[in-house]
Amino acid sequence: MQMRLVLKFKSQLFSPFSKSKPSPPPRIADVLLLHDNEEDRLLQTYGCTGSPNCSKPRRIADRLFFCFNRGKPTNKIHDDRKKGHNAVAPPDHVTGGPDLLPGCCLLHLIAESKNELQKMAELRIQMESVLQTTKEGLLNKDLLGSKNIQSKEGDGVEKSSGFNSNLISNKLLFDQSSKAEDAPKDDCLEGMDRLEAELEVELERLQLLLDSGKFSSNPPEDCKSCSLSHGEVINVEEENCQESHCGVPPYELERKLHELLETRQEQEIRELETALESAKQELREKEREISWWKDTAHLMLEHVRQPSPLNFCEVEMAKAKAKVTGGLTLESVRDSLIRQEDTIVFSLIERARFPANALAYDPSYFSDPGSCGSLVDFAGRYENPEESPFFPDNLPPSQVPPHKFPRLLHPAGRSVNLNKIIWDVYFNKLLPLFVAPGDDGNYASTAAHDLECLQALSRRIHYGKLVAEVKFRGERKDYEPAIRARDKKTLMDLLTDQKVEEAVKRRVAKKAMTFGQEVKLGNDTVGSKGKYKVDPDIVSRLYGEWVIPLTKDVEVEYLLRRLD
Ligand SMILES: O=C(O)C(=O)C[C@]1(C(=O)O)C=C[C@@H](O)C=C1
Repeated sequence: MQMRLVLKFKSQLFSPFSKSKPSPPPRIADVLLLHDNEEDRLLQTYGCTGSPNCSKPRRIADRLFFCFNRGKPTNKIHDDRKKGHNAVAPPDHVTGGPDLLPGCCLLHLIAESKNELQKMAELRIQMESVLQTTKEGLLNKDLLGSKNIQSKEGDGVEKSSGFNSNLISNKLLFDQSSKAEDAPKDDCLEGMDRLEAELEVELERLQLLLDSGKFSSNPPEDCKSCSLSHGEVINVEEENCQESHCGVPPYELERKLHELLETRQEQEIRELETALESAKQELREKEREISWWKDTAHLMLEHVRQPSPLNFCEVEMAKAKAKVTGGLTLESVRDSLIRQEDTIVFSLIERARFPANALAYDPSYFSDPGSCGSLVDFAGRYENPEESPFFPDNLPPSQVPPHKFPRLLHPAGRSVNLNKIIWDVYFNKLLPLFVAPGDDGNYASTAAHDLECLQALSRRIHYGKLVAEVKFRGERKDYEPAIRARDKKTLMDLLTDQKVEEAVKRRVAKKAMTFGQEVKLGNDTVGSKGKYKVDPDIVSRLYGEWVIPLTKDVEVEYLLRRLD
């Protein structure tokens, strides 16, 4: 690079003689400094060789100076031409001219030489600056080579600084030389020759430094086997790299450090991936567990929501306290009926787990000397006004102080009791529909679940008293005439709401479907009807054919006593 710059520098200096195409004619000062052979080349360039009319530039200059000295140069030449004399030949009639000419030329040359020497001195200062910068670059590189092994990028910048400054200096030199091109070139030929010689000496020194490897201005280019960037390692010919060019261990150290870090990071990544996989597996298991608990909790909640008889009465009592008579609404009692559907469906499902077990209902099978009746005949009796005893004639006295339930119903309503019908319908019509035939000997559990179903059904059907009470209070003027007229049909029409009945039947079927399916984790649900624990259609039919009609019967019977 340096050599190229110098060559260009020289070509700029000597361009009038080295370029092939014609250059502008040399100025007078240039011509005065030409040697004889250079004068001949100049004449050839401008096509004046061999012509008798063409004189050498020095002679032209002599003549010009002569004319200038005489004060009338143009006219004299013109006169000479008119006289047919050689226009460029020294005038023969002039005496004393040759004596003055050398003095003028000498003075002019001295002045021009002084200028050129000043320029050369400036150029020398610049060259010294270039050399100083180069030396500093070398020193910096040595220092960096021993210190900086960590920051590659910073290292690259530092290492290339000497090279860059060299380039900058050379550019300055080149620019300066370009400016110098405008000055008269021939005047500084001698100075340039000296300068060129000095430059060549310095270049030789630089070349020696480069060859010895101490001045490595661009390590990544010189040593292509060294690492180029973080995370990128080129095939390394380590020995060649270190021995021939780089000779700088920091690159190799950096590369090894990088490899070590990379290995450690890969190991950490593998460990993290393993931990992540195990965490994912654990999460999936937890999700499955949560899903199971959610399903279970949902089912349990639906079941537990059903108020116990005592709780139910407490709710009703609270309502009664809030509004002595108007606490009940059709909406609230219908809500209660809806909740009781769950209890009924669940109790049917529970009973359906056992076969028919006919002996549970055989009085002779469970005969006892002190009592009579079958196992289910020993069912408990409840004092809850919302419940109706199955055996009202044999109610044992309460062992605990009786609770004062609010009087929501007309007292005559206590006499409305359809449990005998419910009992018969349950055992003779409903039960055969949803239990499998057979005998597994589990009679006690069978009887207990039967009683659960009977109590739930009885509670629901007798809840008709509350429904009738609400309806009566709301449309008293409509009900009273029919009551007084003992018109059962009109009362039945008044209290019937066909849309509500259809909704009840669809809802209980859906509940049987929902509660009666095998709950599995995941998306598996029961697809066929036969898989349900109790047939949803049977439950719907049970409501449509017995539960709702019996409820309505209770309502009519209650209304008939309402004005007593
Ligand atoms: O909800 C009512 O209005 C009721 O009287 C209850 C009920 C029922 O048993 O579900 C009874 C008769 C009506 O036709 C509608 C529903």
